[in-house]
Amino acid sequence: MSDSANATARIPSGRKSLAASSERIALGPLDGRYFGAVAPLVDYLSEAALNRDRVGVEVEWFIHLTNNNVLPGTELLTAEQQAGLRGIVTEFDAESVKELADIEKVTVHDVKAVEYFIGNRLAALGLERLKPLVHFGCTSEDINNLSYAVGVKGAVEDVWLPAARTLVAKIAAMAEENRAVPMLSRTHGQPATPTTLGKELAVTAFRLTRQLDRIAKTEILGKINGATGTYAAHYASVPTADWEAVAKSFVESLGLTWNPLTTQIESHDWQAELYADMARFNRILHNLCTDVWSYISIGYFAQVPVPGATGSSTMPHKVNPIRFENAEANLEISNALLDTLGATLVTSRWQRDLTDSSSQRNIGVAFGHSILAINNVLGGLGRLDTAEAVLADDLDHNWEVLAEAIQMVMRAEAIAGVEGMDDPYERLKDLTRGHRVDADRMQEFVSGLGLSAEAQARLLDLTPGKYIGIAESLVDHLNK
Ligand SMILES: O=C(O)C[C@H](Nc1ncnc2c1ncn2[C@@H]1O[C@H](COP(=O)(O)O)[C@@H](O)[C@H]1O)C(=O)O
Repeated sequence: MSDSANATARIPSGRKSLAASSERIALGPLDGRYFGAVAPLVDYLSEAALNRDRVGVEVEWFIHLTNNNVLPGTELLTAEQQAGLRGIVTEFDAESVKELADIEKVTVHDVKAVEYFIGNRLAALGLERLKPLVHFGCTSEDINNLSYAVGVKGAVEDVWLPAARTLVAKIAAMAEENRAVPMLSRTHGQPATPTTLGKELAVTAFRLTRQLDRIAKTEILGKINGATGTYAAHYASVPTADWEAVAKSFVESLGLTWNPLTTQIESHDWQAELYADMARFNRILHNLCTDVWSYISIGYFAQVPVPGATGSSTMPHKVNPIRFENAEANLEISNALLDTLGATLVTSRWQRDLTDSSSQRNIGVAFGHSILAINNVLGGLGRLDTAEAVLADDLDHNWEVLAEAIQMVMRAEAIAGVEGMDDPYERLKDLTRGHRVDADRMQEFVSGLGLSAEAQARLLDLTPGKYIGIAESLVDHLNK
């Protein structure tokens, strides 16, 4: 071997810096390879959207104060002035993001930068005199909590919930299609009383729907009560106003529930509630992913290959369940963040610490990984075909699951007065435990029990595929 072949292989030093490239290269996958899937969240949960919402809250507060004549010396704004102020929000774009970032470089305070950004636009609207009204009585958290509330509300209602509901509708449709397809159960991983594939999918759809209904009802709170929640600056400057009423009507005008009692920060309990429910949804979905993955593995579902796509780079025969595996990973990452947010956001030292500011910057990431997973599960489910023959074959190899049915029939017969029905459980245990029993052996056993004619006929008609109780009609609970 030559010396060069012996040298340790490594990435060459002196390489170009990718961080210095003119096109910004994403560090994280949500802003890189997965951006397409999470792009709808950018208008709600990106830093730019947060800043736009901050501008929106400041502008609406300005209009609210003037509309309600809260301060002596203000005049009602004209329709043009109001439209002009709101235009600062609707016109907020990439250029505005840059301008705001430049102001923040000087202020080193993100919300103060928003105040200056708006202030710089008042002269053009003939409102220069009212510059002191921007951010009046506010601490930054007054603006931040309302902006996050508006952003998260929009992300849930416009993006996350519709995507999640589309997925649950798909699972429910699959439950309907497979409602009568018998399937061997596997409690503890062992053959157990059969069910139908549709009923098992219906259980998941039912569980997910409950979580979505909770999420849709989340109470989203907001506050605007000053530096320590006492309206001290408000009353010191304008003692004549009913500041609680002004604050309440403002918070409610944003579609939020007014929180009347806080420190400097809105207590964030509603966020913890929401993220716990979303994490529970994610966990139930994760359970579906691993179950479906396992069903694919044992051949219950066939995956329809994507034309032109590679399954395994080395094993040409394979179609890998990568959508479900990707979803599993992304649900775990989403939950790690949702759990952390829920835990950290409900604590703040004394009247405030700034940890919430830094952690809330990751809300979009938590949503993003969940949305990505939802998309992947939807795509994965769309490529599944139920292999009914494989399910039927499995049932036909597990006649011993009828042991439960036979012993229950014997118990009922004993109670009805039929002789010779002693020790049903033990007799079935002797017949079935630890060994396979085929159809002939099972039917021979049933015929030798001395059951009443009707019970014997009922049992002889039973097969593992028919031993499904009312599994099929249970699927109807999805529509109740
Ligand atoms: O209204 C106030 O500002 C009152 C002030 N409390 C603050 N409340 C809200 N934001 C504040 C506060 N303090 C700093 N900052 C600014 O928060 C930004 C934190 O940046 P990051 O850690 O990246 O989230 C970063 O831009 C910080 O400048 C207080 O003294 O109680």
